[in-house]
Amino acid sequence: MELERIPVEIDHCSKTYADGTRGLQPTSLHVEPGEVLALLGPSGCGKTTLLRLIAGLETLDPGGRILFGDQDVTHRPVEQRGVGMVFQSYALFPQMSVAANIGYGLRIRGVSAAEERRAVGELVELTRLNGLESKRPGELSGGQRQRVALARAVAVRPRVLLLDEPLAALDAKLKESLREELAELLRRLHITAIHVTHDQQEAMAIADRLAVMRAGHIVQVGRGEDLYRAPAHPFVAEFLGRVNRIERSPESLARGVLTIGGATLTCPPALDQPALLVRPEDIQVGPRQDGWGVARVEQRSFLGDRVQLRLAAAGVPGTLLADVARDAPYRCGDEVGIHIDPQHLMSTAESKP
Ligand SMILES: Nc1ncnc2c1ncn2[C@@H]1O[C@H](COP(=O)(O)OP(=O)(O)OP(=O)(O)O)[C@@H](O)[C@H]1O
Repeated sequence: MELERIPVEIDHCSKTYADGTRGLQPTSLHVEPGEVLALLGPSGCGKTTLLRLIAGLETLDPGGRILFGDQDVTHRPVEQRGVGMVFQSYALFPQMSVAANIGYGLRIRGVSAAEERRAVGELVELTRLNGLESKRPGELSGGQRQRVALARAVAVRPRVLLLDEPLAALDAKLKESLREELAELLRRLHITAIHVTHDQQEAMAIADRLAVMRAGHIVQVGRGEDLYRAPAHPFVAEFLGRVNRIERSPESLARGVLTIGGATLTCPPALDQPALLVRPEDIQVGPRQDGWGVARVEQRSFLGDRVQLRLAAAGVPGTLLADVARDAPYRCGDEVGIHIDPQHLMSTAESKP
């Protein structure tokens, strides 16, 4: 199925609700043609508000603009924007068959029965729903229902696909398999898509780029891997995974080092803040050895695919979390060697874009 691929430009868009709540602070964002972009952030950060502004379900404050390609859609109602939408509940018509659900948008647009049959056949093929055409949504699995919702949303050849927490209602296991399926389907459709979620793993699995939001603002936009490895803001570091925050003494700060368990690490010059961040998987744990610090295992938690150690190390207030392989031999009370490659240390400063 040939879909139009257009860029989406959000230009200084903000939203103030009738009761005065600022749902979205002035925000600008560019989405590439054919790109899948995730709006990611905690509850209440403005993801849904931004998605609804793009859809045309809310009006924006004066001064902002939304462009689909080179067309200004700011004042167009939802039905004239050419958007396809997939919601958390899928919102399928329970009394209609799979084929009738997929063809619904075409029928209400007055497309001929022959053309509807042809388009539905193509979408059934594309979303691998063959053989299920005459079933009702209640007779389908969660994944199949999701595919019907997606097929129905793209049947009308939208220019932009909007997905609002499409996996939120599912249990963790189903979610994991469906997010891979959804990622694969979106790649195959290669349509410009904006996907709202508060689940960072879902965002990383599905989207080409992530826009991390907090309190009505976009804090950082980028590829999941870059945001995870080089967050421009401590909120991004903490939201995208677990981190240890290590406070440095004034002496260590003045010398540009970090002392951890008796070992001294030279920090990259850009890390000139009193506190630094490091991810649990970036703390190396091994036998005591020269050049490494010493830590005591305070707690050991077996997590199936790995073991999480809580470590106490001289010079580090509180404890550190470190992830080690699941067959690592360390027990509570053991003294172990620890090391952090300074390039894995992250800043607690906000870098300006
Ligand atoms: N219709 C409304 N009237 C007033 N305030 C609203 C309205 N809709 C949303 N808000 C407020 O705007 C802010 C952003 O809400 P929004 O629904 O966009 O957040 P969200 O990031 O999508 O959250 P969630 O993940 O919980 O859905 C919140 O403070 C919310 O309470």
